[in-house]
Amino acid sequence: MPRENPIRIGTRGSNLALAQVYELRDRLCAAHGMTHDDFEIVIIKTSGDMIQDKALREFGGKGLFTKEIEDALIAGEIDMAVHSMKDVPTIEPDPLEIVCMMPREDVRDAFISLKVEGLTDLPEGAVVGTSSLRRQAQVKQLRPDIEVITYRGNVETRLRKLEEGVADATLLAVAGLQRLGHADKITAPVSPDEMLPAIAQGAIGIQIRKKDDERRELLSAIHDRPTHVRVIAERAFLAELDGSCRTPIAGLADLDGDQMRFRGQILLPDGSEAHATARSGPVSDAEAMGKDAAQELLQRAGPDFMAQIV
Ligand SMILES: NCc1[nH]cc(CCC(=O)O)c1CC(=O)O
Repeated sequence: MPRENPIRIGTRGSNLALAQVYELRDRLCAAHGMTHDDFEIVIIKTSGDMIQDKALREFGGKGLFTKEIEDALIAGEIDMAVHSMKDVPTIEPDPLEIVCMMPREDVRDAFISLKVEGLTDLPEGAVVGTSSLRRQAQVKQLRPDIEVITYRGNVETRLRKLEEGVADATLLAVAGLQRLGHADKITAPVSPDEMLPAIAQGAIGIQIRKKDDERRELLSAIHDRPTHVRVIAERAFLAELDGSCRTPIAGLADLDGDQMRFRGQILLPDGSEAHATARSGPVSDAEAMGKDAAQELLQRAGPDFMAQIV
């Protein structure tokens, strides 16, 4: 029997966003014996869905993919918001809280090409398409001879552009491709040793109104703590850099029992300069490790580096 008051889940309308919502719904159904009738999916268009290429970069980091959804949550038009944690700014609106993370998917970037097996196999002067400043910088760092072009659109569009020869290769998150059922399109996953992923890549967070104890309780049953502590370290790194830095940023925390290893990197967009560091310690120090790593990189990069990116 349909519930009178279904849980309204707010989301972007992209296929990836919807796949993430279905995963949340399935997990809640399994944990609580609920059915699809207990949920209503509310699609919300965000500015990020409307803005074009260049502008998108300039507005980066300001919650372009989350703002309108958060507003709907604050206004009580929806009860839960599902976000790719990669797209969530480090400062959260006060009435809201991300109380749940689903188990993290593969954190790596995927190299996709119809011509070669990996980045290092690309011929001199090859063209790589990506809209991510981080990926652009990392590609240029590894292969200064490669030309990077702006490349947006959904997975199908990007693959078609490869077929049309617009670019020789592209990079996308393995997580997104897997959730979309496109894992077969991956030529090779890129090791984090070669290309450190974006902060929180592959992690999905569920946000509610802070005061909503009922939904908080429901979500606690499916919360994945290991994902959460990793994201805490990575986002602490990002938060510490954010105020002073508009540069490509990468970071990844891995767990080994109750020990964590955090790696962080900042780069100039053209890949001509990069700084990386690592921390190891108990999981209880997750936040401090991320912060401390950021402080070290800010020190090491120095004012000249920072001046080049503002
Ligand atoms: N910024 C877009 C975005 N946000 C989350 C993902 C992929 C899935 C994830 O990292 O969780 C993507 C696309 C991509 O980078 O390929």
